[in-house]
Amino acid sequence: MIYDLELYRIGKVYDSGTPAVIDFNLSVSKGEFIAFLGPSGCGKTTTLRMIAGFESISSGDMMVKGVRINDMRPADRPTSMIFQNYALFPHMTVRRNVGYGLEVKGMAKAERDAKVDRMLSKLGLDDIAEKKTDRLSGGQRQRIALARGLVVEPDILLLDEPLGALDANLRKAIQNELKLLQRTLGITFVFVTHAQSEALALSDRVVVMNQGRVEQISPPHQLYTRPNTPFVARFIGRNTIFTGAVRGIEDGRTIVDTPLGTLAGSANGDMSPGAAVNVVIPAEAMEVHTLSSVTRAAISRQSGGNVIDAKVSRFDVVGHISHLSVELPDGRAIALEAHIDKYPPGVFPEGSDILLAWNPGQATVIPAT
Ligand SMILES: Nc1ncnc2c1ncn2[C@@H]1O[C@H](COP(=O)(O)OP(=O)(O)OP(=O)(O)O)[C@@H](O)[C@H]1O
Repeated sequence: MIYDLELYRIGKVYDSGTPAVIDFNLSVSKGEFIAFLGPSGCGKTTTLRMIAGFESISSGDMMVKGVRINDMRPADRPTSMIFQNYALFPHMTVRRNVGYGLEVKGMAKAERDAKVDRMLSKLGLDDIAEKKTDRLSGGQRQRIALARGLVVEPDILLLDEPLGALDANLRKAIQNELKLLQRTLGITFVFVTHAQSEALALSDRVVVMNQGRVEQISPPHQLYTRPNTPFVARFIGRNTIFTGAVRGIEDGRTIVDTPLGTLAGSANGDMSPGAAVNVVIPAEAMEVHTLSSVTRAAISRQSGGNVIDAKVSRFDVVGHISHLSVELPDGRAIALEAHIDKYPPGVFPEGSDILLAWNPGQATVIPAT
């Protein structure tokens, strides 16, 4: 199978000696929407710039449609990049900005105009085609940058935090537009962001990075439900993590001894007895029981032994949502929320003792390091 984009053991060491990207492997199919997600400084932009050709590659191989591009000039690569600040030319009209890439390539005016017109109309920019870009709003400038990136008909569009400069409402609207556009055009998008919600909402797969390394590459839902590493478990969603040691496997579940009791979950990877592990439980998987409602033994049977004592430290209702702050026996606090029908006011008074339980299929056991 020929991928649109392949990164084989890509590494980047800057002149300062900083290893910014380490052993990055990724294969992207045509039409996929990939997001690079991670905290500031983890190497997202460096990787994107290496794909675009604006940054040299220190080690590894990079291929587009099976052709090695390591040493290819940016202009010769079948990629287009959209920068966070859009990098538009303020003194040029919208039309000229959009057509700039084609002009540089030396395309004849008639052909160029036809392509630019089509792109202006596709992105709803016809009405402002003759305006200078410095007079326009953030959303309009974003769309012009997008038009300029797409008009050259790249195989891969690279986007560096393209929505970062927009306010929250506009950001949401343009997110939807971007997703629709990507689906319609069928172009591969590689998108850099440090906004978790954006990566999870837009992409087919998310590459989570940490300190230059890839932690996990998965579809968004799987990052929530099956984190591979402690970093991902802490970074994505709202998980509670219990550390412990593997006791063994029973009925296909991995049994883990922890300071708060013996817990069961689905293993992610091979788990030998005694191995140091984390049991990761998403907040959505937690069920809250009053002590009086059912006996502990019954709850424990239902939840494969996954039950721990806890105390309600706060209960608030905002709109239709109940927010429950719970204190664990080890002193940690966890926040849970659900519709008021599920946690009705008065059932979990502050200071009351409760039981937390969860289905072992929803807990993931991962190596502790
Ligand atoms: N031109 C450079 N010279 C030396 N070091 C650099 C250079 N550019 C980036 N770095 C370093 O490389 C590492 C990765 O930086 P990079 O900009 O790729 O991260 P990022 O994940 O995109 O961060 P952000 O979200 O803040 O843009 C950081 O430690 C950064 O300080």
